[in-house]
Amino acid sequence: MIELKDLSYVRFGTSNLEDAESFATKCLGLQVGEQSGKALYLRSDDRAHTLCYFEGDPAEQTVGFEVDDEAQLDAAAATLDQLGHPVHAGTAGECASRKVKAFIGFKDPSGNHIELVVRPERSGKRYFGSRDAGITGFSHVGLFTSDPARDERFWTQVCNARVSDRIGDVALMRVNAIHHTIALAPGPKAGVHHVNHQVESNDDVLRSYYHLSEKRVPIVFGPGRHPTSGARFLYFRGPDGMVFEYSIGVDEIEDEDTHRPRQFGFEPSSLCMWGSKRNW
Ligand SMILES: O=C/C=C/C(C(=O)O)=C(/O)C(=O)O
Ligand SMILES: [Fe+2]
Repeated sequence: MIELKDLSYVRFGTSNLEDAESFATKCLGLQVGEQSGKALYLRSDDRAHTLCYFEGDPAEQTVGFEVDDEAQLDAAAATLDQLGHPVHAGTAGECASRKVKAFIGFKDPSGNHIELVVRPERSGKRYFGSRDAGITGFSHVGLFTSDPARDERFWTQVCNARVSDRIGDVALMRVNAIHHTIALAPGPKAGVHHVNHQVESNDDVLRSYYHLSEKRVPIVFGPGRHPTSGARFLYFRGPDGMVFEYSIGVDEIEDEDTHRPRQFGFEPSSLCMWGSKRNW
């Protein structure tokens, strides 16, 4: 079993690093941790980075998850190899560019680029957002899936994810107490469906709604409230069409042993209990 501890980062290729920086700082509210050559490292919490934009093809999208140590990484590599997923061990240069001690890369059954990392760098400097978006941290990703049932099996049987709730056949899965760290979203091709940052309060969600609207950032869902995690949310589009989400109040699963996933119908009221309609 591959024991995922936490989400670590997302890495996105972009054709316009300057635009990506402008969005990340003026709209999303992240902090530039480092700009080195053709890569921009952005912070959202006490880690050295949780989002990296690099000059490249926007179709290059990778999600990194932290595992405990190098022994776990070796065991994960052996498991994946045995299951027929080709595994790439990060070179020293690639580890440096991810600010981790070691990592392996592979593709999940839908073809999503996943990295498992050991010892991602933290920073002694407090995260200080470039605008007051109220961000408290990087929290979850949506991943496109071409077969939700198959991918749920991969994440829950090969890895340690547990299903917190389902909307239709779509699973919201946790790897720790937080309601979900991975959300599967049916789609025609692999890639990241959305990137979530938590914010401090409901006020932050609504403040950002006005801030982003004024900046003509396309709002694609919300303000609203998910009946699944209970979170109040706002989704909006960033560079290369990527969707970002702010949310506040995601449930925690109190008892691992007794929690049973709830089944929601695949209908608008399962996505937002206030009546907001998803527009992407
Ligand atoms: O559209 C449903 C989304 C549900 C949630 C949630 O319960 O918080 C998400 O954030 C998500 O799927 O990303
Ligand atoms: Fe989400």
